[in-house]
Amino acid sequence: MAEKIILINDLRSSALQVPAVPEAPTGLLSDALGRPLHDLRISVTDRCNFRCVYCMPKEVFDKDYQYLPHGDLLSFEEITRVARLFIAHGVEKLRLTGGEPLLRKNLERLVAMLRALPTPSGRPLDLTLTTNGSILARKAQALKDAGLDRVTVSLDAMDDKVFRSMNDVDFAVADVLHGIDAAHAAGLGPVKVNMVVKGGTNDDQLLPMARHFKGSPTILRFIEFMDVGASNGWNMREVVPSQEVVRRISAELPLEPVAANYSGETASRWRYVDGGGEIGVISSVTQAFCGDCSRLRLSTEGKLYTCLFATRGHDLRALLRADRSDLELSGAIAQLWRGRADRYSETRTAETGIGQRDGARKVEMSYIGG
Ligand SMILES: Nc1nc2c(ncn2[C@@H]2O[C@H](COP(=O)(O)OP(=O)(O)OP(=O)(O)O)[C@@H](O)[C@H]2O)c(=O)[nH]1
Ligand SMILES: C[S@@+](CC[C@H](N)C(=O)[O-])C[C@H]1O[C@@H](n2cnc3c(N)ncnc32)[C@H](O)[C@@H]1O
Ligand code: SF4
Ligand code: SF4
Repeated sequence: MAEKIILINDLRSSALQVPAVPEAPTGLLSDALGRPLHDLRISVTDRCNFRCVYCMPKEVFDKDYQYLPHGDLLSFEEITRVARLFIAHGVEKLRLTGGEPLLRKNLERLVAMLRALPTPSGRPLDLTLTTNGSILARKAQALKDAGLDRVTVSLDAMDDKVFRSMNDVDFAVADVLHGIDAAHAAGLGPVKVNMVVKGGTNDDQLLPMARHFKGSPTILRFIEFMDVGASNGWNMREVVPSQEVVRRISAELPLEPVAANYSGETASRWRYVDGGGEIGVISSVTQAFCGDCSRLRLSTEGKLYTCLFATRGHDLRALLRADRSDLELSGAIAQLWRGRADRYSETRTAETGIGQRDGARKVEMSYIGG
């Protein structure tokens, strides 16, 4: 048991260094590969009420699994302070994630605090959230009222039996669909739906999912099963390449490519030739998109991760709780981003994809935030 906790929790974080000369943010930061910082993904909890087989398999995340104690979590005030600094550094998109973010009590209070932040660039802040949809129907209106712009909902099948076996807690498709409808009704649309495609498990659901959402305001996106973390038993044989996904859907519902909405978008866009709307494919395994990656992740306990496949975080909470000034924190963030050279998906091989990287365990997605 002790070994399990040590393996899963990230014990290899480094202190975030404060530069000797503090510097004010200019809104223009580039990493070592020339990529700007645009998108901060904030994990608000490492807990989840699902046990998706590709993310939190039951055998690992069982009743003995120890989640972070409450005092380790960043408070809403701490998250808001950090978000303000990131916005000053040029971040224009905040995504709340987890674990299941809607399990964090009073999340709408955090949404309202983030919404109230000033945006020195004058450009509006895109404030969004990724959820499994299980309690979205109850929360959608309060989230909208607090200032959330939109939501992304995960759903892996239309067939109830397949979906229940993928979330592994017997949760029904109809309840997620109800959450999606509630989000649209509250004005949190257009909702995006994420489907992780696992070959041999739910790839028979590609067309049922496409047929269901075609012609609706919902944008369906197919994600290649990724080797994130070290507990989901990933192997290349279960990855269905996006090209194959597009081929299978297009054979019945013809598709054509569409230009990206913005540089660094994770999804490649396709639209139905007959005007039935669009879909997206997220091809982290077969067509890596590190070249434009402008995403930084803040874990539930306040560590910064420069890549989804990182093995080590950088401890920002220690600085927050040591009463460092905003200028000092800003300098530390700038220094971290400038030194960033991550491009894991571009360098992945079938071997590096399994569990470890450079001899260390990759951090779990439920902990770092998806
Ligand atoms: N490899 C890799 N995968 C990512 C990265 N960011 C997101 N993903 C994957 O893409 C999925 C979709 O991410 P979302 O947060 O829904 O998408 P997004 O592209 O930020 O969404 P929009 O803002 O709506 O365009 C995630 O759940 C991950 O599986 C990344 O930086 N690297
Ligand atoms: C980690 S979850 C967190 C938010 C929320 N619990 C949810 O499921 O939407 C974020 C996203 O990561 C995706 N994800 C998790 N594990 C994955 C994997 N191994 N490969 C690809 N996507 C994955 C999920 O499908 C989900 O869309
Ligand atoms: S993908 Fe989301 S819903 Fe599924 S186990 Fe991971 S955190 Fe929970
Ligand atoms: S693998 Fe790392 S660097 Fe590449 S897109 Fe994903 S998070 Fe960005």
